[in-house]
Amino acid sequence: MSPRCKAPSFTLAPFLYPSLYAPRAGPSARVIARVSLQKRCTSTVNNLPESRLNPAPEDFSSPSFADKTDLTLYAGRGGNGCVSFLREMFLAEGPPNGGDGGAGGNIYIQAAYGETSLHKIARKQFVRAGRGKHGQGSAKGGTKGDDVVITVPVGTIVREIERSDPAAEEAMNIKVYQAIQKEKRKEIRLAEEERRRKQKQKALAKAQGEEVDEAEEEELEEEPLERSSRAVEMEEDEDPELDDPTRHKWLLYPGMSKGDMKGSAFPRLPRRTKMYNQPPAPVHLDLSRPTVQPILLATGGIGGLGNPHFTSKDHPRPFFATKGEDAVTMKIELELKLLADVGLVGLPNAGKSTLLRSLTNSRTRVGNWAFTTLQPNIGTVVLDKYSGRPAVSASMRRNPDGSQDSERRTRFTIADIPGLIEGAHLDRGLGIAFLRHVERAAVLAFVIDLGAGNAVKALDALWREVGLYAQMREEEEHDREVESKIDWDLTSPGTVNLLNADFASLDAPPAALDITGKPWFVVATKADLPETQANFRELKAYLESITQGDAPHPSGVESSWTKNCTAIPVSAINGQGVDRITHWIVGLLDE
Ligand SMILES: Nc1nc2c(ncn2[C@@H]2O[C@H](COP(=O)(O)OP(=O)(O)OP(=O)(O)O)[C@@H](O)[C@H]2O)c(=O)[nH]1
Ligand SMILES: [Mg+2]
Repeated sequence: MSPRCKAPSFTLAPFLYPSLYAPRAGPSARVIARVSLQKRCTSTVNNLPESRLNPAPEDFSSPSFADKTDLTLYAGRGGNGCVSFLREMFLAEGPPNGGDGGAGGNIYIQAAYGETSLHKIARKQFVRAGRGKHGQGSAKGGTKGDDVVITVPVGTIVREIERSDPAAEEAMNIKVYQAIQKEKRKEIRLAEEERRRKQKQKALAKAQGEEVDEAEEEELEEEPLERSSRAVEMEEDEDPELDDPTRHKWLLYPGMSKGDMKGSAFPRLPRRTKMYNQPPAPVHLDLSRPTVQPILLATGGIGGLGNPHFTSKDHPRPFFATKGEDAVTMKIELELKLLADVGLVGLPNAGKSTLLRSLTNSRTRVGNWAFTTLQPNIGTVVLDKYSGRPAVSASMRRNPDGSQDSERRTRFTIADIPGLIEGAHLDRGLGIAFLRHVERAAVLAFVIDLGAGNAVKALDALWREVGLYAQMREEEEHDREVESKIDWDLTSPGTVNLLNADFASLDAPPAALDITGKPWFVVATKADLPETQANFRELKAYLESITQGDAPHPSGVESSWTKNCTAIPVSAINGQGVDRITHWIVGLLDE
């Protein structure tokens, strides 16, 4: 043990460890440096005493966050069927007993409360379901591949970008091959009919005593069947691509060669139906509520059949089984639109994060500079802690889609996003990328710094950006809808079907994007700063005139929400006036 860890208790110690007991003039330079660094780190940027609402810039918790990611899904391949025969003493040639292959695993998605970010999924990049195990001898079936459930936060939108479905492609190839074969058979039949007709004509001519060309007659008398099979063979040799695609589905007894494969005759492939149908492309899910059951995205391949399935009079001991099906590969895009009840919108450094801290237990970062907040933060306001009377008596909980839950509202959530700057809708600053998080909030709270110039101008600037953003999003969504309605299925007869697309239903903008129709109010913060009363009075008068209809809605959009526009003065840093905000929000949410 080092002497520094435990000072010796006897009196000789100072003599034995002089350096430890030497009198010190003051703290060493290193200690001073550390103390001063600590002091610098923990001090707040203003000279008010440090508190939970006036924290040092370093005093925050930063959860990992991702709100957009691409993900590739690989559903499980089906296991192969098995070719096996019973082997027993005195039984030279036992019956077939190969087991079936197991089906591949499916991939599902579910939305659940508790998840708040896509960062875990973003790290993964791909998700792979388990493959079905192969069948085995003694009629042992392969086990099913493991399913995978992707859990995402409520408010996630799932869009399919790309899909490859080998089973569907194979089915298509088989169909094409069969159609070609049918066409060939038809040609041969027609040629045969033509030959018979000519033969008849010749016979008639002969009977009437006319002269007939002998070479032509021989040709006509050639064996028709022989000729047709030769024609098919020749064509197959010419074009190996046209080889029967169903042949690739068969699996031969171990040890048999490709030549055996060519030479053997297989029965018709049995028709198989999947237990789970692959959802039609393109998948588009809006998981704005928790899913009751996981939703299927990609189905695993069907397992192959063991050789007992093919026992027949022609094949008493079949030496073949079928392979498992390849499964779907799908690329999806996940986009998280946090579903908070209230969205805080404000210019940078307005005091949004401080307000969130004062209303909730959030520990988001606060600093006296623009763009302290770089990612959205969500805080929960607890109304009823079940410890006596609720803080606010609220009516039934209303969901963002307008439906009402039967449970009482006990909490609501607030989203704090990075500040908006002028031109944000043109992707200036940070806010635009995050406005989508408040786009679906039921109530918008505009946070305006009373100490930073004219509050009315600030409110107008904010609304202008929000209005322009809403317009841009509507156009984007409209274009997307139009694209999704076009029938891109090139396999169906005819060209791309633009005419049948249902564009009539697209004229009305989607309700969720109608930002200007949402209830809103203003939080006039930093009211503790000197000489802010006049600014507040002007703001209040402006809002009153909007409510009375004397002034237009700041976004300039007609039929916007102007029912009861109000401004609540608060000093978030001191926690003063914030209770009123809670009451006001609950009133608007229950409207
Ligand atoms: N005097 C006073 N200062 C406040 C008040 N609220 C916030 N501040 C200060 O204003 C500065 C900015 O606060 P933030 O909460 O980080 O502002 P923000 O809007 O989140 O800023 P960004 O995240 O950059 O957009 C900090 O120094 C706060 O201490 C208040 O009510 N009164
Ligand atoms: Mg902030």
